[in-house]
Amino acid sequence: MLSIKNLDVSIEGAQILRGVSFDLEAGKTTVLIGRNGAGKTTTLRTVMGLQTKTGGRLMLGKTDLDRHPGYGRAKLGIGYAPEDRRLIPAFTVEENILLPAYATRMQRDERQRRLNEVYDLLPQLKTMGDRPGGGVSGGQGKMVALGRALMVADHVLLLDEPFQGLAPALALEYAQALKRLREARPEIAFLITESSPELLSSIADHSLQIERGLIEMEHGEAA
Ligand SMILES: Nc1ncnc2c1ncn2[C@@H]1O[C@H](COP(=O)(O)OP(=O)(O)OP(=O)(O)O)[C@@H](O)[C@H]1O
Repeated sequence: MLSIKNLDVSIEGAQILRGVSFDLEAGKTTVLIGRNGAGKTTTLRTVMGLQTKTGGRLMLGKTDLDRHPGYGRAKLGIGYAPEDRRLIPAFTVEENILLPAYATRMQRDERQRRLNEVYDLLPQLKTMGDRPGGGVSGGQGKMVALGRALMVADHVLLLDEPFQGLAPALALEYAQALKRLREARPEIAFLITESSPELLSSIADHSLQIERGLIEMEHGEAA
């Protein structure tokens, strides 16, 4: 599905990613574990084309992502929920969820169909749809960012530290939402980053460890 091959990234002369390689498969959840600064966010941002790579190859099936900069990648069916959520405070929650649909110039019917699907899978979003993006808690914002990513995630869903800073009740809600999502959308390949392996051990099909920009360990099928 998504193949990351020998990915190198340098930022301001410092090498941040060193030959990162792994594949994501449809219906599987890959967890990328690493401490702060290990390179998790940089990996996801590079897949989305928000960070320039200095080497390596990114393929979605037979499509070379180099030919699809910026929002072209969302249009190819890659959804991304950044760690810091990045909601637009003055837009409503629903408008925030719809942003990638507007950015990719999705047809109105399709936009509505997908929004309904997001609300079916994440019903808590429907109840806050009219609230301003700036008026939801950090944890609720993570759920909004998940819904927004889901609007375009036909093939791949990238979630950057979704459990970071979530209160226990919201973390449970988020984990249940992920479970529903994985069941309802078996065609999606999931990549979730975390700093602590325990949080995601029960949902990981594969786990990878990243340390100073290098993939250190690779585990097969998790128990
Ligand atoms: N725009 C930037 N300018 C300079 N250094 C950067 C930039 N973005 C990332 N880095 C550096 O790259 C390294 C990897 O950062 P990255 O955000 O990918 O780590 P991470 O594993 O996601 O950690 P975190 O949990 O802290 O987000 C860090 O040392 C960070 O300081």
